[in-house]
Amino acid sequence: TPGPLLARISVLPSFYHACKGDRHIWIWRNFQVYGDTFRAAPNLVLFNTPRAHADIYAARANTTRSGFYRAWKRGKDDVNTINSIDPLIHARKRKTLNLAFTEQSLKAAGPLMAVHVDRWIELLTSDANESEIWSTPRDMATWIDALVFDILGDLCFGESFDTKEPGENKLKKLPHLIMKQVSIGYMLSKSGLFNLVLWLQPRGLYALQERIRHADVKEYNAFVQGRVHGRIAAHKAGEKATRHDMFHFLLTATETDTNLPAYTDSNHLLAEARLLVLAGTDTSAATLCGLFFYLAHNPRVLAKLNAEIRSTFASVQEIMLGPSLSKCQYLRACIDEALRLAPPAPSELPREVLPGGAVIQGQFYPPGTVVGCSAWSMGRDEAIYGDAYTFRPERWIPSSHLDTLNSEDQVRNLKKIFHPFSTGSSDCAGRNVAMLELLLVCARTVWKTDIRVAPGFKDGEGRPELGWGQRSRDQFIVKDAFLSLKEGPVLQFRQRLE
Ligand code: HEM
Repeated sequence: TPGPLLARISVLPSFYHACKGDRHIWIWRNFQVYGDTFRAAPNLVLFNTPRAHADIYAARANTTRSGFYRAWKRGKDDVNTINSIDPLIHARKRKTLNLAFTEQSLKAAGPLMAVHVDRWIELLTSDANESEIWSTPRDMATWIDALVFDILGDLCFGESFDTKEPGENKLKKLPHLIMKQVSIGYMLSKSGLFNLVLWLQPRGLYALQERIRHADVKEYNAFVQGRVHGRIAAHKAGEKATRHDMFHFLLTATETDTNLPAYTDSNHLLAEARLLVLAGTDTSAATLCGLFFYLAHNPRVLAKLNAEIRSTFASVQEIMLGPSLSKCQYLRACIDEALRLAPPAPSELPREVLPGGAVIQGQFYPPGTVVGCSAWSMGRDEAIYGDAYTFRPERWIPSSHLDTLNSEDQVRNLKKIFHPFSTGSSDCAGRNVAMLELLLVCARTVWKTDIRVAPGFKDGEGRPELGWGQRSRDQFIVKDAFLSLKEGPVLQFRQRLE
């Protein structure tokens, strides 16, 4: 397999770019140079085609999550769905976790999210009470982190973290601290020392990690632990649940074959709850930052979205899960376009080939080989998208209008190969909740406010000096820490004249 010479014989280039935060761009550049397959490290081959994506991630693929997913394990009891890399154990855990993501829980989630979104919009425009006045510049990276973190806290534990509220709150630092941990795990996993780290973890390293953990993270852990144990105790005492949040569904989950409680070890319940916060916050937050960046930078798109939302709903309260929201196809297309250009996990989701080997894009790979596709590069494939670097939601909507001509077939084919939530047995468990959140946050904000880039603020934009792949000011540039580290956009909001 071709690739940069140093990368073929050493992990150093991959590690270097993981440390620098531009590993996704490095991968993209290599696809430009070497074509649709390259060796990114001695035991890592990356691909950039829909066919390879299916061969690696589809349910039938003979692959499983690589050891990388143990990078954030914090102790031997910290066993959850995403770090269970044995396919059978994963399947069992996933089946139980799915009980937290039913139609019923989705329905319960909507009104709960809406309260947070409305309060958030009120805060966003709190210093722009008169209709003609723009708010002070708002850094969306922090504002959205707070909104999404509060929503998840509420969905998971039945209690808002209240980080979006003004004033002191130790939990405010948490989204930032969690991402710091994610990026350290990412760098470690790409270093040549990762196997040693995995070996050392149960041999004293876990204990050391706990000792050097940031005091605020310890406080967050204690907070989550307190909530989880409190809920378990109330459940055991026979208290009736007042709210059907995700934790309620996990707590009452039973194994389908035996009808016995699914989580008998409270540590496992805690580990799963932590996974939900991790998987459900930075992903949605990064996507929303990308979405607001592209909307604010493309007034044509924003105006068209405004028209759709404001003509579909007579009041903001009407914006809720249901047929009217599903009918807003331009809204949905804007979200897909943001997921394409600003995927929250921009580099590969690493998969290891299982015994027996796997044929990927017509080529045999032996067991143990780590393989993957990068969402950042896949979404920018000019052979598939044509004007791949343009934020053009119209590409997701069939149209016979001459300006936006797009056949049903073209759209169907694009959607078939677009997997922002991954695919197969280890795809996103929370995709319906995530989509509902993106729809509600975007539609309600657009209904209630006018939005613009704060004059003079360029946060998040590409810059010529960043070099190949990051030069364009139209692109939302993030750092790659496995999940995206975002900066900006900095926007202003104005209460809409109703
Ligand atoms: C825009 C938002 C989101 C996107 C794009 C997204 C995408 C993904 C992707 C690509 C994966 C596979 C990761 C991998 O294999 O490395 C994943 C896994 C997962 N996601 Fe999401 N996600 C989002 C939001 C959420 C939310 C809101 C929740 C929960 C409330 C959630 C829960 C999960 C869980 C539990 C997994 C692990 C599933 C498993 O191991 O089987 N996600 N997500």
